[in-house]
Amino acid sequence: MNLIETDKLTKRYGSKLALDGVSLELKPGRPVALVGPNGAGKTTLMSLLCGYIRQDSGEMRILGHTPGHAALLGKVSALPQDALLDPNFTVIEQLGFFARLQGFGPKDAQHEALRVLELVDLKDSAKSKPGALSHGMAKRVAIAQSLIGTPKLVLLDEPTAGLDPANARAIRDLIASTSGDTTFMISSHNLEELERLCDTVLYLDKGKLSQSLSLSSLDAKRSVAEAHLTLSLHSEARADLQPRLSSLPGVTHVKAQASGREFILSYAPKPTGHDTYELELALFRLLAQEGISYRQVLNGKSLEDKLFS
Ligand SMILES: Nc1ncnc2c1ncn2[C@@H]1O[C@H](COP(=O)(O)OP(=O)(O)OP(=O)(O)O)[C@@H](O)[C@H]1O
Repeated sequence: MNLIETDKLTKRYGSKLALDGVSLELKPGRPVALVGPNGAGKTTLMSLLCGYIRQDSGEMRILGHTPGHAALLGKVSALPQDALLDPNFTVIEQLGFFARLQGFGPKDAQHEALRVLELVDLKDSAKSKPGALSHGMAKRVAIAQSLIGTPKLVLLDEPTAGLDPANARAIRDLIASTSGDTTFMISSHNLEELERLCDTVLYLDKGKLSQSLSLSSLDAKRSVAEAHLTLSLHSEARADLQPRLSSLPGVTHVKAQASGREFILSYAPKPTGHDTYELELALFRLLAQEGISYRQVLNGKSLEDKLFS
């Protein structure tokens, strides 16, 4: 059964068309990325899926039910962009309360609250009030809340926005390890993060779903004819780097972008051309010889390039 199905989903706020005939079908599985510029309709789509607001026209189903239906109680949850904890109650009291709302008995609610706190590595903060938590810890508590009852679908709006790298990584690891029974839909402007977590990307622009692509199938299709390495540098490269990259074994084309801080190397993969290992070796040798410090070398193209090139 499809996890999510929408058909010509449309939502207006007054004269503003926020979602314009969005049709999609998603199976349960690996996390799904929801991307698009500011105002594209991402939050609106998530709010509709949660049943917080109603569409003006079109259809949608989650696990075969209309969002908000009693059968979905505990099966769908969300972390809104601006999720807030109540400053007057301890973390465990709040999570226990939400577990009770989902139908857990008093004792089981405590156990469930502790279970999800352990998932986000915050069991020691169970008795703290939100005022004693850092921004990153508060976000992790909010994510713990969204995991109460092991829902089938969790919608995360900007889960790592404003977090330091360690907290952002803890959240990414949590999403990766919890994926399976739970499918995450993640809205974020951090394409690098989405690239690491998600196979499927939904791209919204001006309320329209203009792309819905599976990164792995796209990569598989492209790799038959052409493969890519993406080199990201810490700072702008010298002018002679691009021609030197072009002369590496098997390279057919080099595109410079991000003001000379990123290069996409295209090459013909085996059996007709060279293998990645050979090219990577030559690339690392060149970088070492020239004393160039690099941020990362990515096998393939970045998500940003797949979406916008
Ligand atoms: N309650 C509202 N009343 C009026 N207009 C709204 C309301 N909520 C959203 N909009 C408008 O609908 C459009 C889609 O907004 P939405 O918040 O869904 O976009 P988004 O993709 O989540 O944006 P962002 O990346 O900035 O969070 C925008 O033009 C926004 O101004």
